[in-house]
Amino acid sequence: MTTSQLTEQIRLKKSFLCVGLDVDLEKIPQHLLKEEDPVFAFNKAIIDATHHLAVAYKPNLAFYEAHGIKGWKALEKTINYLNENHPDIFTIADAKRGDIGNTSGMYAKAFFEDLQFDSVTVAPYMGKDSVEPFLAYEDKHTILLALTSNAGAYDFQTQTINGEELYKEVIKTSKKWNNGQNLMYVVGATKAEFLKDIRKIIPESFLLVPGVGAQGGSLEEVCKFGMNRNVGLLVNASRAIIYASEGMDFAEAAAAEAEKLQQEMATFL
Ligand SMILES: O=c1ccn([C@@H]2O[C@H](COP(=O)(O)O)[C@@H](O)[C@H]2O)c(=O)[nH]1
Repeated sequence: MTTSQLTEQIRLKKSFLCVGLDVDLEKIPQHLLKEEDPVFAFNKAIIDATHHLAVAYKPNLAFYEAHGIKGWKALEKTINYLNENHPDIFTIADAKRGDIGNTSGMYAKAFFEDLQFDSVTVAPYMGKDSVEPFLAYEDKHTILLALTSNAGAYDFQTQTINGEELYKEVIKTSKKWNNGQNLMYVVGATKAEFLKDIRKIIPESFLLVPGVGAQGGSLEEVCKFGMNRNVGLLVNASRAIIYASEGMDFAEAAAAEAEKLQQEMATFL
């Protein structure tokens, strides 16, 4: 999916909501545990209930890898279900990968060729040769961690080196890499005020913004400082949507929470 197609979907649905599929077996309704694949059963119900309100889904790999082969199977079924039934929806493998070049190449192959995700999150710490194997897939999207939503972001990312904060250096330098113009960036909703400066460096890039809902980020501030002429935002909420209810009505409750966010988003479009 191209970024223009993504913007088209955003305009059509009046939504730039990304639903995070961070499935924790201890938090899903207990009746689902009787299913052969409880994680996929949960995801399918959430997707069926929210697909008209969301333009993207983001499974976080940790929640699948934690269950070994069963987790990978649930992830594969989830991405196949999305690609077969909702090809207009943007998919993000939140894997935060990045390694020496040949290893990164294998990660890229796993997420882009085998699993057929539209995008994958990548950590910038190992530099150019660790990210370019992802960027080599020109019809896919590499989403680089820039300024994350957690408190630990202040440990390194905002530290100044050579007169510049590290996250700004990451963004500026990455733009010069092969196909760097195709990068998207992660910026936490809890750091919305930084978006003003970030937009001066990357006015056109799409940003994946996690941290509204459970982490308390403000959608209004994210829109105020981060929205560009093509919207340029995918705002993620995971727990606030998918765990809105622990009961039999979990999918309806998730849809209601997703709709609240979508309605608020519509006011900014
Ligand atoms: O800076 C970051 C980068 C990634 N995440 C991920 O997004 C979701 C947020 O989940 P919530 O339940 O909505 O808090 C989760 O998968 C994180 O690993 C992030 O939060 N911040």
